[in-house]
Amino acid sequence: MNFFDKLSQAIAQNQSLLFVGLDPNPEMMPARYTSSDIISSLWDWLQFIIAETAEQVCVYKPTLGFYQALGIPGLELLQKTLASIPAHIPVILDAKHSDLNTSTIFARTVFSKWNVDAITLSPYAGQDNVAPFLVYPGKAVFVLCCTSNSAAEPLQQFPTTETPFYLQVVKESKNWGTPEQLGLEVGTTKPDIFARIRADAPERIIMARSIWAEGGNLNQVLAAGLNTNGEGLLIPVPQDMLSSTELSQEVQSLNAQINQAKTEIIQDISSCSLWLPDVCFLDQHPQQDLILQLYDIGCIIFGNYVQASGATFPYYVDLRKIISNPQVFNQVIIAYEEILVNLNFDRLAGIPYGSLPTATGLSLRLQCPMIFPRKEVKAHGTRRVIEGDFHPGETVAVVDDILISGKSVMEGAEKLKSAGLNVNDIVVFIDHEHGVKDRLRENGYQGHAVLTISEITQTLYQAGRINDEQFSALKEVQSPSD
Ligand SMILES: O=c1ccn([C@@H]2O[C@H](COP(=O)(O)O)[C@@H](O)[C@H]2O)c(=O)[nH]1
Repeated sequence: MNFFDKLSQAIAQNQSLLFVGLDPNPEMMPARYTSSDIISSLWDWLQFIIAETAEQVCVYKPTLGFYQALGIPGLELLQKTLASIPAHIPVILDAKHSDLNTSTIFARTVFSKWNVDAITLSPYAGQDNVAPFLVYPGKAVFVLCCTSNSAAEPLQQFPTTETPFYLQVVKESKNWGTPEQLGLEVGTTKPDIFARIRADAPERIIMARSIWAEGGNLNQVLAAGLNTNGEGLLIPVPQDMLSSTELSQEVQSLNAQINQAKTEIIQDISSCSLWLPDVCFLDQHPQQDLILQLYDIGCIIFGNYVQASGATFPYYVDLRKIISNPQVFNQVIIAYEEILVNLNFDRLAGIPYGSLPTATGLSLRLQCPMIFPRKEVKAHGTRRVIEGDFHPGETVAVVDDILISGKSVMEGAEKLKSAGLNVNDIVVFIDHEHGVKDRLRENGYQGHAVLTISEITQTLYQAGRINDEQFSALKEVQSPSD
């Protein structure tokens, strides 16, 4: 189960937005656990915290630094701690990882070996540091946007309080992963900071930190940080509470307080404006994450775009952008692969230029040789029509990005056939529908598509990414009234 679903289920099951830090910090350990063996004392304390809160919280958040500080026994303690967390509660490893050189190997360790559900990352190295973590399906990252540390203000509030850097982090990081993959870590006591981040990122999960300093102002933080569904905000159990012998009762009463405030906030919201939900799908598309991410990185754009045929559509799909987003690119390749593994072919062919990177990725993934028909034949050099090696009589599966009229892909296929190759199957990412697959069939090709434009439209609308006007414009293209 992916992080987002696991989190939603834990929130629903325990009726809680609370998360608890599992930090073996000897300085915070209650005196009653003191013994000659610090590791076993810390372990007893952590066990107590888990046992007392397993039915009261929706996330456990071990902080890697505290375990590392204890050396090898500390890392062993982390393993034991992770193993003792109930399976239905997601784990966010608080690592604030920021080193580009180690991100790939570290992502493998935390997600494949330690099997945590999510990790906190520092944004300073940009998307390159985040992408290696997002190639793990179902895992998530939380990007640190803001800390409550006053010494960070000259950076976080730079250049002005109107356009602070922390909001730039929010804006930028939204392009790095879907709302289901990428949340925001926000440490502050100031409700207005939550309000500004929530306004810029209505769809993201915010993990609140440091809200209890200066006495805390729970109701204001909830009002500013919850989304319009009264969700999307994770609240920390205060550190002091973790020393209490009455931990379970205290967390329970805090939880009741949050749920009460949440109910009142939802009532207030619903009496004001209506905001369409983006997560509560009754009929969730299996490629929902990918559709939203493609939209978020600008592969699906709205406006009036003239097509090669001369027709104007209210949208344009620019799949070429995926090459700059390795994690999206990887998901796209996997989606094509699911279709291609059921087909018979000797070689893959991409149609220049849009689908060449995809065909290359698939060739490497499927270990299948690739060729491509040139768009234009050069008047010098080899003057080849088809690049790459092949033998006449072989069968080629053709890969393209989107089918509108089918003209581009069929022209490419015809060039391959002129060289003695067989082309039966054409696999694209998006089918614009309007009978284009029938047109392929009439010309002797079997068309396959990962997604149809109707599925994309429906998912974007349900997620609140497109408004009524855009939805109607897309619907109009799918079934014109005249
Ligand atoms: O939204 C769009 C529309 C078209 N393309 C490019 O055009 C061809 C498909 O058009 P046909 O009419 O089927 O030839 C496709 O190869 C794309 O490169 C696009 O990218 N986005």
